[in-house]
Parts: sequence; structure tokens; C-alpha cells
Amino acid sequence: MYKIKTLNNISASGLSRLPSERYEIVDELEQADAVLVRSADMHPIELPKSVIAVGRAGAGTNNIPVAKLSKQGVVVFNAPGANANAVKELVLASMLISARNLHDALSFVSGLTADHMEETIEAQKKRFVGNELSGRTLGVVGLGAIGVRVANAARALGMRVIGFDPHMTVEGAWALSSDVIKASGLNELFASSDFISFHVPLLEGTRGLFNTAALSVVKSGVTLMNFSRDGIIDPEALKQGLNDGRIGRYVSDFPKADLIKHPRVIALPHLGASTHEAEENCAVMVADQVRDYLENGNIANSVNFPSTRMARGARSRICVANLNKPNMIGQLTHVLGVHGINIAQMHNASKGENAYNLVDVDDEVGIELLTELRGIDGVLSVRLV
Ligand SMILES: NC(=O)C1=CN([C@@H]2O[C@H](COP(=O)(O)OP(=O)(O)OC[C@H]3O[C@@H](n4cnc5c(N)ncnc54)[C@H](O)[C@@H]3O)[C@@H](O)[C@H]2O)C=CC1
Ligand SMILES: O=C(O)C(=O)COP(=O)(O)O
Repeated sequence: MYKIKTLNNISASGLSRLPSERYEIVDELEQADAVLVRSADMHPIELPKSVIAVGRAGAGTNNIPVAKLSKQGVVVFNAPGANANAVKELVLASMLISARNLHDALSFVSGLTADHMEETIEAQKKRFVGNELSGRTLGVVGLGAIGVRVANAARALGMRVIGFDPHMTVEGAWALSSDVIKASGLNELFASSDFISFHVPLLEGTRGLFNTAALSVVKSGVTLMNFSRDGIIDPEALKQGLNDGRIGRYVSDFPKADLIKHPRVIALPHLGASTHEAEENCAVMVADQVRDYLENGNIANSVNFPSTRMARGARSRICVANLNKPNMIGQLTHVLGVHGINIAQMHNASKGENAYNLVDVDDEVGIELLTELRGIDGVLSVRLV
């Protein structure tokens, strides 16, 4: 029986992918083989040795101590693209809310009384005159699963779209509308956009991506949309821009206490991925991936180990995670040879500092062999499935 601990609400459709004859959702982390999580902060959590996989039912993994878990051979999965449409739709809503001053208009109407209501509305509506999106420029920072969808949808609304992503994938490039203008750098994007939307992961290189230097080049009154992570926007630059009006609106899915009441801020409670569809998509994708890893050792969509899949072809499968350095395969196969074990088929792949092997063998695999493999310098985890 595999034991799964959930650290957030995971959609029932996802959990139903883990058949109850073989899987149990447990209360105690101490018993778990795998963890399913959304945005719970896992940095302070010490995972027990029993946990071999973490499945993030979503995109961002900055709430997970990935580097630390890699050293323990724990495979961290996410669900790329599974919630991208939900975020795209909320970005579109944010642009419309901002451009038509709907946020202020709604609170104006909710403050009215029946007394002369119609006259008041007709007299005051001029306060909320807005702009149309068509013809305005949207800058998209980060053209991954979400950014590409946002860019294409904005083009369909008649906007001019300029994008920036120094590491765009070939798949992303195929999916992106050819009308999207390629910015030569962030400054060109910042200087020419009426709306700027951020869709990058929070990494050391993206922290404070929008800072005082960026503020000095943006168009006055620009709308910033942050459905990425709080740390992407430098707080001092943001405050300065909001106070002097250079930033006309700031729509954020990651509100900060000191800015939620600012008249130029529209703060949302991290709603980007909160649709039933996205919650199901993410949970199903990540549950399937974790299950295939637990049962077959296959890896798909891991952020720290390479995608590795091999059809089962023999009696037993040995799964070895190790550091990506010379002579690891040599040492692994040597140990198998010494134990008289013949390899039926084998697959090795690497990703950054880590590598992973699937080794199918027809002979019986004893505990001594596994212990010896675990003892090789650079081996992070060994499992028989
Ligand atoms: N508000 C919400 O509920 C949600 C927020 N997110 C956030 O959005 C982020 C992006 O999500 P996806 O598009 O699904 O991820 P993704 O991995 O498909 O795309 C991220 C893109 O950012 C690009 N990038 C990285 N560094 C960059 C830089 N310095 N400048 C420009 N581009 C850069 C990458 O090359 C990649 O194409 C997530 O990491 C997460 O933080 C994701 C889903 C829901
Ligand atoms: O997928 C992401 O990166 C998100 O930010 C969504 O977070 P959530 O799963 O809604 O807690």
C-alpha cells in the first residue's frame, strides 16, 4: 500500500487516480511515501526518509526546497501548463477591470442608496470613463505556458503585444502568434507597454525584475499585472511608482498588507489557478506522474530529475538517482556484474546536477546488492519496483 500525504486541498478527481486498493491518504507525514502539495510552504518541513516524491499540483515550485530534496534523491514533480488557461483568463479580466475602472465603479455603485440613485449614476459615470484594449500595447515578460496564452489572447482582442523571454522553448515559439513582437530586452518592453504582465518563475535571477531602473523607463500610468510571485516586483519601486502615479494600476495576486488599501491597487487572494478546471487538471496530471513514479520508477515533468520512461521489460526494475558526474554508470553496472546480474534493458538520463537510471533485470535482486549500490559515492537513492 502506497501512502500519500496531502499538504493542501487536492482535487478529488486527482486523488481518484490513486486506486484505493493500492493507495491510502494518510494524516501523518511520517508514514508517507509521497506528498501532494499546492502552495503550502514546505521550506520549514523536514521530510521523513520514507518520502521519495513530491507532487506540486500547479506550476510554481518556489514553495518547495527543491535543491535540498534533490540531495536526498526526492523527485519533485509539477504540472506544467495545467492551470495556464485559468491564469490567462484572470489576466484578461484584470486588464478589462483596470482599463474600464470597474473596480472603482463597483465600489461607487455599492455605496449608493435608493435616493436619487438613477440621477446620481448618470451624473457621476463620467468619473469612470476608461480606455479600450484594442490598439493598446501589452508587454508580456516570460513566454512560457501562461505568457504565450496571454499574448495570443491579447492579440485576439486587437492589442499590440511585445514579449520577452531569453529561454523560450521551441514548443512555446511554435504556439506563439507570429504577430507578437520580440523585445530586444526588458527595457524596450517596459518603455513601450501600456500594460505589463509578468509570467516568470520566482528565481534568484527574477527577484526584483521590476525595480527602480524599470520604473524610470515605463510609460506614465502603466498598468502592472503580477500573477507570477510577489518577489518579482521590487517593493520600493512599486511604492514609489504607485505614489507618484507612474504606475497607474497594480493588479496583484499576491497582496501585501501595506498596499491592499492603496487606491491604485487591485489585490486578489492568489486566485490565478482557482478554477475547478485548473484544480482538476493539475491534480490529475500530478497524481498520474507520482503514481507512475511510485509503481514503475518512470519520471515525467520533474523539476529536478530528467524525464525517464521505459516500458517494463523484465522481472524487476532497479531505479537509481545519482549525481550527474563521470563513472556513475560504470560503477552501477560493475556492482550488478559482480552479483552476476544480467541487464535486460537500461535507460540513463541527466538534468543539471542530477541523473537517473532505470535498470530492468531478469534475476532476483537481493538486499545486499541494493545496499552496495546505495554505498556508491554520488548515489542519492536506490529503489526496487
Ligand atoms: N497566480 C497563480 O495562481 C499562478 C501563478 N503562477 C506563476 O507563474 C509562473 C509561470 O508559470 P508558467 O507560465 O506555467 O511557467 P513556464 O515555466 O511555462 O514559463 C515560465 C517562463 O518564464 C521564462 N523566464 C525565466 N526567466 C525569465 C526572465 N528573466 N525573463 C523573461 N522570461 C523568463 C522561462 O523561459 C519560461 O518560458 C510560475 O512559476 C508561478 O510562479 C503559475 C500558475 C498559477
Ligand atoms: O501553480 C502555481 O504556481 C500557483 O501559484 C497556483 O497556486 P495554487 O495551486 O492555487 O495554490
